[in-house]
Amino acid sequence: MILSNPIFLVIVTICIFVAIRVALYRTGLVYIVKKWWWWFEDCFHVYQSFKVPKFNESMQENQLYGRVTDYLNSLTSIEESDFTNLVTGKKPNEIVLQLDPNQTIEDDFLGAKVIWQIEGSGAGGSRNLVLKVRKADKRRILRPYLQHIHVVADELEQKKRELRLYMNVDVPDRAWKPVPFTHPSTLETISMESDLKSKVKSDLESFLKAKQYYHRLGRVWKRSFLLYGPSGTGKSSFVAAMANFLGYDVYDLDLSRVKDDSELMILLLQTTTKSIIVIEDLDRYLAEKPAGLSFSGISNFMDGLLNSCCAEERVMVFTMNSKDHVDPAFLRPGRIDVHIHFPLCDFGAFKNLATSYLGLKEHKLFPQVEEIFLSGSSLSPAEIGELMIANRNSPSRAIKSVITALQTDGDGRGAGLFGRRVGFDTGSRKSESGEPGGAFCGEGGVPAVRDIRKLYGFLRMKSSRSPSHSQSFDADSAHREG
Ligand SMILES: Nc1ncnc2c1ncn2[C@@H]1O[C@H](COP(=O)(O)OP(=O)(O)OP(=O)(O)O)[C@@H](O)[C@H]1O
Ligand SMILES: [Mg+2]
Repeated sequence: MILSNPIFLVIVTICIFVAIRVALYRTGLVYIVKKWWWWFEDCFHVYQSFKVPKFNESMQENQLYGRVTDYLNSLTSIEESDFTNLVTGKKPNEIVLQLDPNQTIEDDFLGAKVIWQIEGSGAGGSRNLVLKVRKADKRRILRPYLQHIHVVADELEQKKRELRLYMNVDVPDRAWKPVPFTHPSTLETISMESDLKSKVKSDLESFLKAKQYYHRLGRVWKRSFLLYGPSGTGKSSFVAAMANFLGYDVYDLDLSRVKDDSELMILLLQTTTKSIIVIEDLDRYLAEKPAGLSFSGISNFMDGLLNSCCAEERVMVFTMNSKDHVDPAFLRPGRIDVHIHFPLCDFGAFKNLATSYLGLKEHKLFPQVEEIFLSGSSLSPAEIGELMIANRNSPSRAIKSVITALQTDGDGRGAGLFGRRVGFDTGSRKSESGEPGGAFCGEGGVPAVRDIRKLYGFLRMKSSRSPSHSQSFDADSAHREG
């Protein structure tokens, strides 16, 4: 008899189970069942409650209340509460979820479930947040949990803070002048190879969490980057993107305005933690052999040598058009931790820009563009971006203008990784000697671009394995080591 067949019974049971599961999720009844289960389970647990009042005895706002509120608002579980208010946040377009009294939010921490309850009379009146922790978990999780809330609240505050841009001015007090920092650049808007971008992103993320690690090594908790590449390749935009990613202020230091070494150190002393200190076009400054600052003054500044008071929790960024003519002592590991190369565009970067500026993934003219890039021509992302913006209403016209520019101005500049622009101009295509700015590759001619690509691919693989102190997210370092 089929009913007594065990296989048939197993199949029927599985079908019934799947049908109930689909019905529960489709109708949302699963949340009621979960609630009942937790209620039943809670009957066998003893809870300890901790109240976080909004005001303390002298009716001053309890700081912890605000931090816990920010933390709870960042939890996804707040959206699962039965009844949540939507109110405007500090910014007009910000929507904050706010619970009514007696509503609860669940949170998980180190495998334990904790419950937050809103207690009190509601809007305007005194409200309390009550944390309920199972007695069995309290000793293990309470303090780490409260610490975790502070860390998350700090990060949320950092992200919300209005960033500032500081520039060093000559007079009257030769110090930093702040202005609001509103540069829109983000790591997403920068056209950069995806694996390079993710390497930099994870480097910044691990830096943010590395305070104990640096102090255990006896090192100042700072990280320094060298961004180098031809004009218009995104170095300054990348600095802005780093600041927006980290939520750090930017100190844009113009060395030509600094009188001497002591003033340079005073400027460093006046910077605050959680900031990026950037020196643009350092190669150009050093090439001009300025009178005011000495080699040791600049190198001590780069090391943040004074002591941890003024270099702690800071990122230093130096930009150059080329590092070829710079004394290697300025670039040694420990002084510059990460070298990032910003090359002229290749076809991949061109497609990224076409997607961002023109919304194009594919186009019938792309094969012709690729052919021209492979023949050795190239332009900077700035130049290509400008052509696309100027013709953004007609993608075909935009691509044709890029093709024309590649065929005229870009000729030979695409020697890319080993090609150097003659002179360090700022976007004009004339070298310092007035000759058309072409690329040259030191001795011998420019090898065929496809040979460079093969060599580049090999070098990149090598450089990702070479254990160098200062990380180089580029091929040149392997080229030197090669
Ligand atoms: N890789 C890139 N991705 C997206 N936009 C870019 C990129 N490179 C340059 N741009 C655009 O080109 C313009 C100039 O870029 P940016 O000022 O960052 O270049 P730069 O490398 O600092 O140039 P310079 O060496 O002359 O200072 C910016 O508007 C920027 O948006
Ligand atoms: Mg720049």
